[in-house]
Amino acid sequence: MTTDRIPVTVLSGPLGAGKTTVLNHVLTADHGLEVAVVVNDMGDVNVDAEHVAQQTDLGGDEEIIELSNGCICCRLRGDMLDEVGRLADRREFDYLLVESSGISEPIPVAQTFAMGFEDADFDPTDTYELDTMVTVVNAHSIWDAFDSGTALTDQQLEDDSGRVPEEVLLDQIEFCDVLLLNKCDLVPDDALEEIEAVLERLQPRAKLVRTEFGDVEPDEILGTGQFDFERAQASAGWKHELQHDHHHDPQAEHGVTSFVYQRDRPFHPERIAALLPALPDALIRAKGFFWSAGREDVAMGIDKAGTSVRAGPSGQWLATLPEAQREQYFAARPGLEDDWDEEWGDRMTRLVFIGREFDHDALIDRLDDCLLTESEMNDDWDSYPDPFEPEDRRELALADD
Ligand SMILES: Nc1nc2c(ncn2[C@@H]2O[C@H](COP(=O)(O)OP(=O)(O)OP(=O)(O)O)[C@@H](O)[C@H]2O)c(=O)[nH]1
Repeated sequence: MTTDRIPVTVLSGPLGAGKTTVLNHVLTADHGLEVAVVVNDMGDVNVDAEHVAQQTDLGGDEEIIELSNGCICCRLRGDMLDEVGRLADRREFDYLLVESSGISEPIPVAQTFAMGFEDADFDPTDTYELDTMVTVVNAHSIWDAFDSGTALTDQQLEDDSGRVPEEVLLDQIEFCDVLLLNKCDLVPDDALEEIEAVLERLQPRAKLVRTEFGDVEPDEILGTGQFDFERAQASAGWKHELQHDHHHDPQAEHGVTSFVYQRDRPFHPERIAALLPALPDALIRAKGFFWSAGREDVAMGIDKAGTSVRAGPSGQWLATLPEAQREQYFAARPGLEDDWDEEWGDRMTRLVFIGREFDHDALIDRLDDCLLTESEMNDDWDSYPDPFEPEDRRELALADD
């Protein structure tokens, strides 16, 4: 270790993916480190801590602190810091492993370690250094989902912010340094290759490791030095696609493909709202923003994660800003002005689609059918029924690129 801060590895992943199994494997492996463990559980029963306690010899080298009131990222952010602060006072260990609940959003957990937490007495950045974010995914349930067109995770719980498990799973995949593809024993090799191709597309930066019963080499997840907040945040495959303008992608591996759909004419709100829930099952991810006629004030965002799809107001067009403020953005971001339309400014649609063997041209046709026709361009758009929620979150649409 290059600093005297204690390195931290965070294990995330959906319920039942195998986080505890990985943890047990690492705790019993021969790595010469004294590891402290923070296990965060959902609900009343502390299954994890019981499990770990039963399966490992807690001969004094490992300590389990369980947090039982909810998930790390929200209610327990404060508590977790108290616990890791208390542990830090003792400093009798040289590595901290955090198992985060299946419904924890990874970004707030990482933020807590990487940047501390307002209002907390203890500043974790003095003592700890976030080393590796690991996401454990369940190869078997993904295979199942591919086969049947069902959700990528069978878990039912929503997290505190009301996000569905598939959205959280996609966040966990898109924000990590190492992806452990666990339960590989339950999936045939050709299916594993396809799952890997999908994961690589969703998260090109992470190291992908196949495991069976969590049998990962400890040095794949301990002391990798891979974590970097900015890089992790920029590493989602869809951001990559949007930035690099992969409008078409001929190099499909195992049928996994993606493309960017860009148009400067608005969608008819009812037509696009009807299409979104009817997108092909083979589409695993869709992100980006679109222009819905009649909502010239706000950019609509799309977030499709597996079978779940959400669309609603998510950003502000630069065109709605006062001139002086807009100029500041132009100055800060060269190239921004290039796509500026005389009449409509930056209002446009830019969506990225990632999926398995889906027909790009058919999807493009269906999207194009949602665009306003030549004659609809002359309609009074405000007279269209608007199926999207009225709430207007004022972030800039640009935040996505
Ligand atoms: N067949 C198979 N089963 C596994 C594998 N890894 C874990 N399991 C089993 O899957 C179940 C869930 O594993 P856990 O390690 O408890 O999963 P978890 O992610 O910690 O689950 P939560 O704590 O509920 O979020 C257990 O019964 C494990 O024995 C694997 O690679 N193959």
